[in-house]
Amino acid sequence: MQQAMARLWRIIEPIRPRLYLGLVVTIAASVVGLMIPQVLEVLVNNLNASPTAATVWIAGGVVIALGLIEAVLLFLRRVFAIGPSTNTERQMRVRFYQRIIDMPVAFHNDWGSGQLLSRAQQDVTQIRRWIAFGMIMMVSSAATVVVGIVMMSSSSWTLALVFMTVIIPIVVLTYRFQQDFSVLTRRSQDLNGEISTRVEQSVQGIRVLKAFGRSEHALENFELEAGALRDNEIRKARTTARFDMFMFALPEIMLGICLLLGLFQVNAGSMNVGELASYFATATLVVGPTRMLGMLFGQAVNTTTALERYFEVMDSENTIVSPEQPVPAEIERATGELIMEDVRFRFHDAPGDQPDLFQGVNLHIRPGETMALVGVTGNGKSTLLQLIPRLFDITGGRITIDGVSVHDMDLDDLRKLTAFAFEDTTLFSSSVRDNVLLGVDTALPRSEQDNIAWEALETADAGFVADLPDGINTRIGEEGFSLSGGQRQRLALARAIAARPSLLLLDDPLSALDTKTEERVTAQLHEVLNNTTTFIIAHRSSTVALADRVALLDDGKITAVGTHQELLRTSQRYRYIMASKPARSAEVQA
Ligand SMILES: Nc1ncnc2c1ncn2[C@@H]1O[C@H](COP(=O)(O)OP(=O)(O)OP(=O)(O)O)[C@@H](O)[C@H]1O
Repeated sequence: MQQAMARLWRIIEPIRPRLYLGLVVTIAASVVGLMIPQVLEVLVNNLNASPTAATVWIAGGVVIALGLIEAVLLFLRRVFAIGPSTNTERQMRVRFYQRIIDMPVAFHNDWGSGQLLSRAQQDVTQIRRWIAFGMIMMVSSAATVVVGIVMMSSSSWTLALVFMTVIIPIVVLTYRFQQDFSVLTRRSQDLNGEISTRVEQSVQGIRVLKAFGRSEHALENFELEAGALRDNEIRKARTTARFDMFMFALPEIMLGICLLLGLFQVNAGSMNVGELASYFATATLVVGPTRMLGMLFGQAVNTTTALERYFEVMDSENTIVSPEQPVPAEIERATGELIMEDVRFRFHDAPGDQPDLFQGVNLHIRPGETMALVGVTGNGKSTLLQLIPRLFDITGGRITIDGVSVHDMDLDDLRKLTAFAFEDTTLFSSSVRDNVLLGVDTALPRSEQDNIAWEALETADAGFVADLPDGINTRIGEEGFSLSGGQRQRLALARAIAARPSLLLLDDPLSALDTKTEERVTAQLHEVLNNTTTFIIAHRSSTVALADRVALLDDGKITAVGTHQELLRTSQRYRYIMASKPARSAEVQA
């Protein structure tokens, strides 16, 4: 708990002066509030001695003035605390977002999106509430209790001492409460994350759920998780209720005991009525902050859990970063020549007894050449392509583009040199234009950007864009659901082409196209591929036809490289793999 709070303390260093001001005005408001009973004491004693209307008017006026000052001071507390705390909230959220988009793909494979969502939203909001309210109120409540007890002791130190004894059971209870509540809070926050993940996955996969009639099943699973959260929330509420009960009862019981003792003291003449009235008015004011301290302790526990969850993500190690002194890239003159030397790779979560996915891949793609990659399903073709822009890092060997190791390049440069069209197309809920121009320099004049977009769309045979309601500016639905699979794939292909990379990486880019469309795209692509070094995963011989040479990936190695004809002639394995691919009308002739 201390460590997380200490880190928060360092984060809020720039806004501390404003928070101190907030604290000062809050304590001032409490002190002003505590002065009201003192006025009451003077009033009661004066009325007892010589009752006059003037005394009543003056005392009433002073109480109203003190009340107004207290209200203004509380208003100022918000003014001082809200601005800086919301700034910190924004800053923490932005850093969190930056962190998760910087983290490698492997990190996102390990973390459920709902866990990240709930940390970016609920946890950061909880932290802001603590900075703006909890932290200040905790210090000011403690100060009010201390000042109140000092004031009570001026009326009767014995009664003040009796009242103080209530603090001992409160400290013990608070400690035990914190132990139980922190476990329950962590569970609730984690369950919230799991529920967010489930909602997100169900919305994304809604068509699959419906098509397979699994909505009921999904609902049952969701009910289980929602039920677990509910049970945990009830346990939390019960723990809080027990704690609150004692926090309310203990001070009240103590006040009752003090009242009896006070009356005895007045009766014995060791205390006057004014002092007793002032003591009780102060004690009543102190009871509120005493209870508040208990509630704030609960908030402190929630905040610590939120901070731990936040830092868990922020502290995750990012292994895929730019080198400290990158080799300057000549992006304009790059040819995209790719060399893989003895490349080895295994996923970090692969079982220990499983061999490496790549056990020494060697491959040379010449400048301007189009190389197809062929292999049986699931043998690592997509992964091999993803090693080039360092979406995953190789565990051995070397990959170079134009003679420079991808590990020696700045990541931004590396990703400008390459462009990727993934097998499962992801489109953002934004305009077609924005989606296609994702890899294009935003500093270019708009007309030039438009030309690039239209050219790429034409190459990818995505002329359908012109017929959309707003043409290229049509906003596509979330994840591009309103487009067909083939249309989405063509937009993703256009996006890779528009980036005009030196090395184009295409993961089976024509798989969702019908035969006629595929023929048209293939014809157009030939032009682009003639001038760009391209590495293309091919599941069908129509895609292989685009390539100058073909590489065969088998058992973690490239076992054969040659033209389609050569491999058909020389490799039995290649003949077997090509024979098992689905036949299409655009097949190349053997
Ligand atoms: N993030 C991951 N963690 C662990 N294993 C993974 C991960 N991603 C993929 N794999 C495994 O690595 C192997 C290669 O996957 P990959 O997607 O590269 O194959 P592929 O040849 O492209 O498949 P396909 O031909 O079906 O598209 C598969 O066995 C897959 O289960």
